[in-house]
Amino acid sequence: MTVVEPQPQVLSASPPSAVRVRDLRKSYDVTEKEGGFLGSLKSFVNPKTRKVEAVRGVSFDLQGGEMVGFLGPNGAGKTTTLKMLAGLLHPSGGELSVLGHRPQKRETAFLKNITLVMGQKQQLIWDLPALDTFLVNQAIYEVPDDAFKRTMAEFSEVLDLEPILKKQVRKLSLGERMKCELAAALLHRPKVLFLDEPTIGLDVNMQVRIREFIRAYNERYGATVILTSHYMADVTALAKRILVIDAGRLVFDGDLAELAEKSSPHKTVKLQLGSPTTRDLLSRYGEVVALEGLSAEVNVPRAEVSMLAARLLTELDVADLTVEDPPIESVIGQLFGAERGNEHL
Ligand SMILES: Nc1ncnc2c1ncn2[C@@H]1O[C@H](COP(=O)(O)OP(=O)(O)OP(=O)(O)O)[C@@H](O)[C@H]1O
Repeated sequence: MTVVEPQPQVLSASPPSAVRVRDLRKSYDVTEKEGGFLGSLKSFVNPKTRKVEAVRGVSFDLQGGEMVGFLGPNGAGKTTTLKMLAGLLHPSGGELSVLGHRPQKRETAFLKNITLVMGQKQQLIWDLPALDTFLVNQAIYEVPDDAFKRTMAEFSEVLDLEPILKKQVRKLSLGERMKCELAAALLHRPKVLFLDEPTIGLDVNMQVRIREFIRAYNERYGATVILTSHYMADVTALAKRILVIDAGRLVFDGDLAELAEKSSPHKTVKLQLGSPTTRDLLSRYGEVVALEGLSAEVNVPRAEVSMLAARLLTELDVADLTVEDPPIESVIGQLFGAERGNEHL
């Protein structure tokens, strides 16, 4: 008789999400006021309120260590969502879990493991050197001295903080201040970062610097990062996955490349020509978006790109040809429609 030993059961559970959002909702009650003194009096006696549904049923999961771009036009609900994730706002409905915590409870273990950076707000103490805010945060987050020193040394190296640490915050440039803001927000080494426009108003070099810092932090500490920015370069450099929110609803969750595929019907063929050609001739292949000397760019329908590229190579004097997705700005622009004023994404 053969005895079949019971096999140990292997449960292949997927790792729990660092951030879990289900049907998240937030509405604000806004008091409407008519203009003028009489209007003020009327709304004081008989206030009229209106509901603004800022977030209307958003669901997504972020795995530990993931970096995700959170995009949407003005007023789409990005900041409201991030504030709920950070526990600053109570949701009107739905479920939220960040590292297993309900953010609105603002438990110490939760607060010690997250950070919210808002490019438009500051936490540094204005009249004191940034170092003093760092020390205050060290005390608040109970960071041991040796960990504080190590983290400061590491951040100082990447962000070049040394020359500005002892300068009064009010005397720092915007870029210098942002470097210190980030350092202050991260020196307790949070595992989840909510970054709301961390590079707003900075020049291109400083944007790159801040981006490198965020990337290095993510790699070094395996932090989960959700980032909003209206500089597409931030998003393309840092995030592979994109969440797009529009009027409080999640309208896309996927790869950047997939977003381009979904929302843009064309690809851009970039040509380096061996001899000059005319716009007329090029327009037989697609929409000519640029022709300067021997360089040209033609938008062609996605489905026909291989056939048209082959034709271009045989029919014209082409020295070099590359096929690219359109820039993410134009992809997002198409997604929301030009008329929506989407310069700020
Ligand atoms: N405290 C508030 N009271 C009333 N309405 C609010 C409040 N905060 C935000 N809203 C409204 O909620 C909606 C979403 O705003 P939110 O700030 O979340 O958008 P956003 O996507 O971050 O926009 P932006 O890119 O312009 O910062 C908007 O219609 C806004 O006017």
